[in-house]
Amino acid sequence: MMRSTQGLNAHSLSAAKWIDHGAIQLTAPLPELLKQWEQERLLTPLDRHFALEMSLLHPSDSQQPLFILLCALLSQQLSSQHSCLVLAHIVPLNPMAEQNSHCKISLSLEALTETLQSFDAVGQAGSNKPLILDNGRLYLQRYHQFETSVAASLIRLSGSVSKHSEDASHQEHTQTAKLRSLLDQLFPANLLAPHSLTRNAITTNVITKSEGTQSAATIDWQKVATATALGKKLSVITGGPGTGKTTTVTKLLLLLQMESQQEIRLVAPTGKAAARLSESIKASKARLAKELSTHADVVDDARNRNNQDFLTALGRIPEEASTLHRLLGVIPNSPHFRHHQGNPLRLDLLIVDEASMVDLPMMYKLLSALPEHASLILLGDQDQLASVEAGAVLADICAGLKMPVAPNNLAQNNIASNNQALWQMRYSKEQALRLSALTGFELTPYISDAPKLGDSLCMLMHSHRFKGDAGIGLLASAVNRADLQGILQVWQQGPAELSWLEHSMVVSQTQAKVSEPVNNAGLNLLLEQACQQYGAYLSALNSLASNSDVGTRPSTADIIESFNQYRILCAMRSGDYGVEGINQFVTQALANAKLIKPLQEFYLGRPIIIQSNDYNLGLFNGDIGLILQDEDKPERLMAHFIKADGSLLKVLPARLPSHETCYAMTVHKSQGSEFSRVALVLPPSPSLAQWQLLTKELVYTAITRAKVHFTCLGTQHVFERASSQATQRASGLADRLWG
Ligand SMILES: Nc1ncnc2c1ncn2[C@@H]1O[C@H](COP(=O)(O)OP(=O)(O)OP(=O)(O)O)[C@@H](O)[C@H]1O
Repeated sequence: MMRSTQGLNAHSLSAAKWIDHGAIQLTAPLPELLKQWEQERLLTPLDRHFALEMSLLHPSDSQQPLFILLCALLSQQLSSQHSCLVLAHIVPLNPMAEQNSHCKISLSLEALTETLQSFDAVGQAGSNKPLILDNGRLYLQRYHQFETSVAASLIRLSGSVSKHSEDASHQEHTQTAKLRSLLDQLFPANLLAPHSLTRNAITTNVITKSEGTQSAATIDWQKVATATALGKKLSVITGGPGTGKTTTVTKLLLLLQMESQQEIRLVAPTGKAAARLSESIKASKARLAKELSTHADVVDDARNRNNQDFLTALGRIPEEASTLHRLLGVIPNSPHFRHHQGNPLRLDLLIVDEASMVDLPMMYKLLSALPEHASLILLGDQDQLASVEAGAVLADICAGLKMPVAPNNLAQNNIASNNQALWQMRYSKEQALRLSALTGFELTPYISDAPKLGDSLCMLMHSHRFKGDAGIGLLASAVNRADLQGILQVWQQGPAELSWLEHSMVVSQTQAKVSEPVNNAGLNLLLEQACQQYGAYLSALNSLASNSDVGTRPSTADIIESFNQYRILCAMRSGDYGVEGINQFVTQALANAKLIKPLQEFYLGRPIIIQSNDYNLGLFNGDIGLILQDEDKPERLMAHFIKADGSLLKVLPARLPSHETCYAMTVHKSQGSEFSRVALVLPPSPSLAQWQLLTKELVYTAITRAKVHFTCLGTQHVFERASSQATQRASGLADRLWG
């Protein structure tokens, strides 16, 4: 329906006569057309087989072609990560989005809906039919169940008070005062020095009604998010990179640990993201410990006692994070997990980081396995790329907070204010008053009659990592708003944090064809950069090979760390400017610079990325490893991986599951990772199929992987068009959550 028509050749079918089947007209029998669409890559082989299998569920009457076509379209939507087929999105004159249509639907939307309802294989919500038609959306029964169940669980959790809040409810006033004082201590008012736990800062934090309402910028949303999570079984803390999600959760865990010992688990969708979460929690704990011990108050003994209690509780906060798969208990060769509704997880609080990567089926499995009494905290960035599989769960959860604002109305130079203009917190009156009492901030301006889900959400808007007026943050913010003028301004200002490399493709006059990549000056500059950046890692490696002094040798972990300073990210996999092409160019450039000797498949220094799960070895899709000398047996090369728990895993190269070289990786695979320096490669002249992958979420995700410097190899046209194209995932989840 929304697929590419690239490669479509003028086929003999276009000359054929239309055959009338009542509800649809075709230029050839449908099975032939399905084959043709598969060849033209408008359908996957799975889509075609699914449609043909489903045809068995419908009598071979005049309506059967319509039924088969809708099944093919539904499967096509699922293959494109949508959760359902929205009937109103079907283009009747060209439902398959062909160059020359071979199929037409001659029914109005109402008639199409009525016809579908009359089919035996299609049922309403709650029925046990293979296909479900619900509110203009056609679902596979399973996906309908995922969606309705996820919505019901999230609504139930957001309407329930947390165990912590339940325990405290019988002594509400004293409890509120106590919590308020603890929150004030952890979140002092001075926003310019938010970590300084000084008495002055605390007292200025108390805001009375008479002082008027603060602007959103003066509200410490980290404090509000903590107060939210203390009261609700569901809390969703979202925000861009460096907005303090981990810092907030660490303070929340600290408060929870002061009250009672809870079974807390930390998880993330990938091993890399889990390892990062672990590191961030450790770093955040260390920062907090330092602040607490250095800010002993000479005047206030009670406060010092609190600090001591904080420090003790800090020690109890768990640091280890695992993957979602590990938490749920993988059963090899089975789509099911060991933990489910009948065998729930044993925990009181589950924290899921990088929640934007969690797809709809996974969210369903996770929520099903959550015990009745437990609380759930989702952390993530709703603006990042949606999950690799169906759904955009985090974006749907946050959808109700989105403001309908034209980008041109926004201030151009401040991330915080821009993001505030895009989003608006929505609380029930009860929640706004409760949060105001706990935090001292006036939150009544955020009262809305939106559904209760709003009570569980908190969006952090101020990035502490990127300065609002510096390059990476400004560019990320402009891309996020699809603000083309803002994007141009940022590049024109030429900040030191950003480098632009223009594809210089010479178009041959005779062949009207762009030149070979080898003549692309932009690509050559990128390869120079790659040799310089990877050169630091490879030089360290080469000197290691000739250094036998254990005292001065860098450790394997140091080597892996130095590789992780830089990464090239590609928008797509195949082609000269996809992962495959760029990896070949970089390998060649590094070999020419004598930094590597790629004489055999597994050469010293080759980075690899795993492409499938191997539960026996403990390696998962997306794990990145380096081919290095085995410290125990230097004469042999082993693939080295750092696991989520920080341990080193060594694997004989011959035993590796499918993998590829990883000087360059896709933006999708980079989610959950960060690098000091990032280079994004956009194709110079994308095909129709490639344009569909080039979205603002992809560009935003690539930019925000960079901590220190971001380079883009591209053309202005491609960068701008990609930045103005938002991902649309067909789903009914946002409607179910927000009504
Ligand atoms: N209120 C604050 N004031 C000053 N610095 C802060 C504040 N909150 C967080 N930071 C700093 O910002 C940096 C990022 O914080 P943190 O890791 O908590 O953000 P995050 O949203 O979890 O980031 P990521 O998206 O990368 O996981 C840290 O160095 C932290 O010390």
